[in-house]
Amino acid sequence: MKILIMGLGYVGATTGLVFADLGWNVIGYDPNEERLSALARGSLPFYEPGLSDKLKEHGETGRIRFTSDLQKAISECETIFICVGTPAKEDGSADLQYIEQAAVSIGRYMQDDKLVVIKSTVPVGTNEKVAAWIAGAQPSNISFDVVSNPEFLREGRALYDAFHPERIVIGSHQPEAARKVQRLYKGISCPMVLCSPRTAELIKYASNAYLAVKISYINELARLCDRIGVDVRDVAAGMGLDSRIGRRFLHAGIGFGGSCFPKDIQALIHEAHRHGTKLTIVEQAHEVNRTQVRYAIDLWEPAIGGFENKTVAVLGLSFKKDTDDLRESPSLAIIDELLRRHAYVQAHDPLARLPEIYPRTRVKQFETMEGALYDADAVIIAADWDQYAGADWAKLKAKMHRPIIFDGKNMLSGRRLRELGYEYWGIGTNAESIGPDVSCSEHHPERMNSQV
Ligand SMILES: NC(=O)C1=CN([C@@H]2O[C@H](COP(=O)(O)OP(=O)(O)OC[C@H]3O[C@@H](n4cnc5c(N)ncnc54)[C@H](O)[C@@H]3O)[C@@H](O)[C@H]2O)C=CC1
Ligand SMILES: O=C(O)[C@H]1O[C@H](OP(=O)(O)OP(=O)(O)OC[C@H]2O[C@@H](n3ccc(=O)[nH]c3=O)[C@H](O)[C@@H]2O)[C@H](O)[C@@H](O)[C@@H]1O
Repeated sequence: MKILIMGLGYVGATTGLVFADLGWNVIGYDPNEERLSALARGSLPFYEPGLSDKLKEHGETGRIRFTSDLQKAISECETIFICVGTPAKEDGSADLQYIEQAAVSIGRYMQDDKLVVIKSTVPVGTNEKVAAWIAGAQPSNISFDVVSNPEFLREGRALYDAFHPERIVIGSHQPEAARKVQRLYKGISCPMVLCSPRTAELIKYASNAYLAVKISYINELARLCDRIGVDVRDVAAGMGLDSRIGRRFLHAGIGFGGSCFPKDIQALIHEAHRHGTKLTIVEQAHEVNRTQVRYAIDLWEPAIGGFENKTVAVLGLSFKKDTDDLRESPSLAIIDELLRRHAYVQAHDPLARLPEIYPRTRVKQFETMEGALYDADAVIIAADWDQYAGADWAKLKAKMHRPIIFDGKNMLSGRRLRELGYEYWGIGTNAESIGPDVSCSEHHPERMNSQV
């Protein structure tokens, strides 16, 4: 059986390569010619650990190929995965235009039965819409099934997550269609959740929203910690030992970013309103996140005596480590906030490039950390790259005009940095600077490692 993957971004490229690895023949299609031809040349158009090697490997096995001939690809493949983007519209709702385009193409070009699988994150009821769009575009009546199979991978860990999912959710009213999708994942061992398409669609949004709530909860608690001289990392560690709570996603910082949490919680909030109800907890999680960068900058500003005309090194541009994805990156929100306060920014990222929207006289990107830190009045850690955690901060101190570290990811040891002569500020971790009520004398951020 051949599988067609429509949409070759983080999810589509990963899904296609995983199916190739599981032994299926895969064809990839994307209307973005640059993306498609890069993949056809064996070059990954974005950074994702391990994926380039898989692309090379299955370019050689021939189990994946890429085409711009969508009509032929649709007629050749029995199963079609829709992995296109579902960005947020201005009102927060999910923009389904790419889903509709993909569905219409399938309807227009299909000549025999198809199994259409929706992997993109879509609002409840979209499976039904996709079925209607396909049927509406068919020149003659041909049967097909639409199955919901949402994706839960994380960027930076996409391949690992796709091979080791915590669950596979398959939403269908047709047991045979669900079984066919289940068979595609032969070789991957994890719980299978078989449910209705609507349930599957909601499981995806509800999961992302829950994780976002967890992060905003600890971030709001961090704000309280800053006032009462308690270290939020100790609180998170103590809470996390309760297996009903768990340690993960209790890492306070500058808030969550990326292409999914912000857009998905807005889409879920919008859906609730559309159905005459409210998800107030999710709304508050969104609000805390919306204001978290400003909270951090306000918190740190007195330590530097105002950001105006100060030079600030911003380490990390991507929304988290191990990705070059800048979508909704809190780091860019930090740069915007610093510019509003008339600071100069010297940025660094191991992979991501600064977008060309900033005035060059105010914001510059440096190839090295040392370059970004040179003569800076302070450094802000804005993404949790290992390179920053493992840096030789004793040596770097000499490069800076003033040794002040604002740690937006709470990933460095404040105690050690203070011993080196730095002024160190995290978020909700400033107990040592505020008062004597320090419950743990040494913090081990690496031991908590709640993000992985
Ligand atoms: N990025 C992630 O970590 C995860 C994303 N998701 C969801 O998966 C979906 C895709 O996300 P990403 O891969 O990040 O998106 P992306 O933006 O990286 O890639 C989407 C691709 O779809 C292509 N496309 C647009 N219209 C098309 C059409 N008519 N036919 C075929 N391809 C078309 C675009 O050119 C683009 O290359 C979204 O709904 C997202 O919410 C779900 C889990 C994880
Ligand atoms: O639907 C999606 O696209 C995906 O969204 C997230 O994955 P991703 O956005 O790649 O990254 P995460 O590792 O979840 O981090 C998201 C953001 O939350 C932040 N975060 C995470 C954990 C934490 O404790 N604190 C925290 O601030 C990260 O720094 C990052 O900005 C989910 O983890 C995936 O399961 C889901 O499939």
